[in-house]
Amino acid sequence: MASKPVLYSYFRSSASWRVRIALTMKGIDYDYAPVHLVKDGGEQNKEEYKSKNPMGQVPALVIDGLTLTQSLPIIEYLEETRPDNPVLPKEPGKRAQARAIAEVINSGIQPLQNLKTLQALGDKKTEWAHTVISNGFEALEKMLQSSAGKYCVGDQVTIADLCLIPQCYNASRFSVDMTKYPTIVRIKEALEPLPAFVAADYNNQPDTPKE
Ligand SMILES: O=C(O)/C=C\C(=O)CC(=O)CC(=O)O
Repeated sequence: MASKPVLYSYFRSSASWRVRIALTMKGIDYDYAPVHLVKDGGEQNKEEYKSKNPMGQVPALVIDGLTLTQSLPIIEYLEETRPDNPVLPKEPGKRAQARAIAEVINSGIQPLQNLKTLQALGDKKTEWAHTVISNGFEALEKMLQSSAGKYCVGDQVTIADLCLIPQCYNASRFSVDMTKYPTIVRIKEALEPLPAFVAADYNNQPDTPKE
């Protein structure tokens, strides 16, 4: 019997969160291996973890005898090997729209406000995070005018939605005024109650602090 997949994750890491949603959507049972990003200078920077992901970032997913890294390629792998409950639209134009929204978040917003970047910015960190998220959301709000239905791309939950929800959490963490982005807010509210999104939420993880 194939062994159970293991997800190396941190409760409020956006990239881990995206993969958690995909795993649950696709009905994949997995073990959760917490990697604390802050404690003792970060477990992700220790050699033991870097043997799984040389970039020292979460997530890493051990599945099918492979150790996979980078959230979007992981999600694409799950899509290709477990096509049920697809997270990419069939139609190529919509597929490109979903990937574009995911990529705006994955490379255009999130890395500019992740832990490593903010640690390097010192006093400027809150203002910088606020600016990059606001600029990115302004662009996304426009992109969504031509792609959205109930969710980011039509009425199907896609890879774009998997990226949007953790980014909205970061927006609230940095007090971004969401009233300027009514389409993003509407989509966020439609996604939040879906079971895979509840299961993946930062509040519901084994390593979520019990505050
Ligand atoms: O303050 C902490 O708890 C440390 C790390 C994070 O939240 C995760 C990030 O770096 C942001 C993100 O993944 O979007």
